[in-house]
Amino acid sequence: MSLFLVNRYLAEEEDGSASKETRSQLLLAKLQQKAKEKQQRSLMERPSKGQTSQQQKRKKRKPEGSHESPQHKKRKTQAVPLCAPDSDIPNKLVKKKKTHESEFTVLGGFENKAIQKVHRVLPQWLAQPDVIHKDIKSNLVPIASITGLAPQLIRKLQNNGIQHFFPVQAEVIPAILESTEQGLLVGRGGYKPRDICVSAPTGSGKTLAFVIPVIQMRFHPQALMERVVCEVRALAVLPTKELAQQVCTVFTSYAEGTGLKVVMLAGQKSFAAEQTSLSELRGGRRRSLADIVVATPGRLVDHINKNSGLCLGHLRFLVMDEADRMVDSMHQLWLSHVVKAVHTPPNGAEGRAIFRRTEPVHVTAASLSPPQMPLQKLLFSATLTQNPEKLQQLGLHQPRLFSSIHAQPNSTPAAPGLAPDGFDFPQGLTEYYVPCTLSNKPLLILHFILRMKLIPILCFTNSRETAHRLFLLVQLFGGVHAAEFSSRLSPGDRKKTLKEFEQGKVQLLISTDAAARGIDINGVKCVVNYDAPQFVRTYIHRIGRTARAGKSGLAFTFLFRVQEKRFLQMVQQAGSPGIQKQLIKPQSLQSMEARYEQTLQELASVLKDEKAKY
Ligand SMILES: Nc1ncnc2c1ncn2[C@@H]1O[C@H](COP(=O)(O)OP(=O)(O)OP(=O)(O)O)[C@@H](O)[C@H]1O
Repeated sequence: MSLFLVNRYLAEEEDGSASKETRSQLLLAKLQQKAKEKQQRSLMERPSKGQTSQQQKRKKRKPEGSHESPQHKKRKTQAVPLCAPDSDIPNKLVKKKKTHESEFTVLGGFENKAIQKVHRVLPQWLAQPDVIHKDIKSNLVPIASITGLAPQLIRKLQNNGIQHFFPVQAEVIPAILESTEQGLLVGRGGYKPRDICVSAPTGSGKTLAFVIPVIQMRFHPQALMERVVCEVRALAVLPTKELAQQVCTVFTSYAEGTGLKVVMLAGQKSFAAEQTSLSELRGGRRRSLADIVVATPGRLVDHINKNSGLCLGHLRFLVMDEADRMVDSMHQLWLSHVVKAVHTPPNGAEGRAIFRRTEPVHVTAASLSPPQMPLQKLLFSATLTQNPEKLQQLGLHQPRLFSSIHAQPNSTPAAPGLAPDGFDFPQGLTEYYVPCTLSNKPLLILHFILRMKLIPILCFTNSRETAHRLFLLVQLFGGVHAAEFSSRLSPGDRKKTLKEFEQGKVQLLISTDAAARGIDINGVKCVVNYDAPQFVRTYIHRIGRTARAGKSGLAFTFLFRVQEKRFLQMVQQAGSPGIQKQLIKPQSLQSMEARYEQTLQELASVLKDEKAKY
């Protein structure tokens, strides 16, 4: 299609007899005539008195340098439809320019238009969750009132000092139990059970919300009959070794005496040792030695890829704790490895299984025949993403959300990178920020311990170097039992340090974000953000190490003046009930200053020695 049509000037056919000279004179005369007409026309087009002041203003407003020829102006006003009525091209986009000399079409109609604001519309399941009560203490539910729990399990809970379920447990445990009502190998009515997502504050008891239903499967009538064969029925995936260890301990404690075997694949033991604990060869066939596997994603994929004897063909529950973090690590593709392993028929069962597994597709009558062996995903987090695109990567099946935050269906995000409607903060938490300078920061933490006696303190820094230097400085200053916790330490040392902190042998634990998520340390009264966290999720997880299980706790964040505005805004948008300013007067720190100066010099020489060593 030609967009521009330029009709060139063509002189009328001349008599072939006319001389060359006469022809050019005639041509010149015609051109002069046309120029004269044009001049007259442009004089007539000058603004007359009758023109409105609005029209004149509009002309004046044109940016400098945008002078247009009279023809150009005219071109803009003479818009006539050029398209055929049934054409796909909007008429307003094509304008026709008519002058005496030429006739061509120009494109137009590209004026700036205000971009329409697009309102975020959440899918129904995210917008309307099953609501979990925020207040733990006033919403405790007696354990006996949850139907379907085996008496042995109730006794075990009581032995562990648990008489009541927390709100998240009271909501989620019955929902998971309900999905196993028809047996472990088929869902209700033959359908695959719905996947479950849980978003509840830090320390609200999410771990037991998945541990109890998984252990309960041992007491399911069908499971009791089938238990002769040990198979991996539940897999819990956690982002770090420490978290895997913590969850493994809870599983082991509740599995004790039930016959269920819990195996951890997190690199705490050698690969070969983990392999031995997974399966054994008996009668020429490989048999599983694990019912429940707790793993970190990397180690899990290693076992799947190296075919180490981990068979996931009978997996019934896939638990993702700290699910938002697990979604972020999706680039590791661990989930696709798991899903593939889950859909690989168990050894020797090809073709003869009554129940089978097919990759998730649209549910049709044909896809459900023969009956599916269901895999149910259970997601838990204190900061579960509401980003449907991210959640989609998890391939959830008709998910059901339990949340203490009720999002509005068409709510708009608070700020880029923040959760749309904020997060829920533990009820017993009191937040403070402490204005500080670079030089008085270490003095402030010493003041908190030595003067304010706020022990034990879990203190977070943004890097392991800062954690190490602060640890050395506090140690050299004296009077405080301090320890550091970061990737500088071996897994064994990290475990030992956490234990000593829990036992009260360490008063100040200086940590990187390695201890920010999920770690459940009993009795942490106070969290200090020595370095302000950059992201709101990090803040929520850090401060969530205190005020757990309905208890109270304090969180302090040291802020430079330049950080205050952004940080306070971030915390407010995240849904904080309020953060108060805590001023520490310079006089309060004065008495420590002389010793502090001396310590700084000692620190310099210690760091120099360390540098020389490595
Ligand atoms: N029903 C209960 N009664 C008494 N204590 C409980 C109960 N449920 C859990 N707890 C205790 O509450 C503490 C926090 O539980 P848990 O670690 O499961 O929290 P969480 O929600 O997973 O926290 P985070 O989001 O930080 O991982 C634990 O010490 C746990 O033993």
